[in-house]
Amino acid sequence: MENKVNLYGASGHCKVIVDILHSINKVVGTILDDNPKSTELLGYAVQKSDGFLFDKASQWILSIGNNKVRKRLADMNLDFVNLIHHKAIVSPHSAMGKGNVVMAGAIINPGATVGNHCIINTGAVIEHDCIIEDFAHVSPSVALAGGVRVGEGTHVGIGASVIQGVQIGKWAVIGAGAVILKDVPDFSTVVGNPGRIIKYTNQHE
Ligand SMILES: CC(=O)SCCNC(=O)CCNC(=O)[C@H](O)C(C)(C)COP(=O)(O)OP(=O)(O)OC[C@H]1O[C@@H](n2cnc3c(N)ncnc32)[C@H](O)[C@@H]1OP(=O)(O)O
Repeated sequence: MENKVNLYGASGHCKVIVDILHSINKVVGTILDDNPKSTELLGYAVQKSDGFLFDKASQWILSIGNNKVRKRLADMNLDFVNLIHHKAIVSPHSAMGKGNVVMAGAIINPGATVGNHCIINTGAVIEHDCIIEDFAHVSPSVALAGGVRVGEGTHVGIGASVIQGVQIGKWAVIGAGAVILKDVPDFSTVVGNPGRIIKYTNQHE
């Protein structure tokens, strides 16, 4: 099996993914970026994506924190892989699509389903029977109780807690440290304890 993984996106998020690759004895392949801020990242060369010939036979991950950008690039039809840190715990009774990253200390419990191109960040807890839809980002130290749904493209902010069974819509934002006790509509931003809607984003942006 191919041991090298190429990374698209040379951000801080990419640095954490490089650490995942090291933890599972995989090789860091090409690191690409549309607008590189530096020619290197953690000692690896960064190349400009413009004019790059994509090798469809090799493995890729979208190492980009922005959920909308990952969605756009996912159409490239590359061989996207899941990367799970050696110190994450992923139940054998959970399911996962492709292109996901699971950072150190994250826990995904039985019956949970993670879609495609999601970020399960450092120390996040995805309890039993949760559903995380495509392009969602569950930030560090988030706690999702049993049976929570996180809709497509939604960002759950750092340290937020969500009680069991709550349904969070698509392309929503949950503020850092929020405590979510009831369902959250699509495209809304919710902050505080208890969580309250402060705005809606334009779904056509
Ligand atoms: C590894 C990593 O780094 S992963 C990335 C982790 N990052 C995060 O989790 C970031 C999460 N983002 C947030 O919490 C942001 O504050 C957001 C998205 C909720 C809101 O950001 P903005 O849309 O820029 O809103 P803005 O900063 O203008 O705040 C609007 C109001 O909400 C309040 N507010 C914003 N965020 C929060 C919050 N997390 N909790 C409570 N109140 C908040 C503000 O104080 C402000 O109140 P006011 O109108 O009374 O002054």
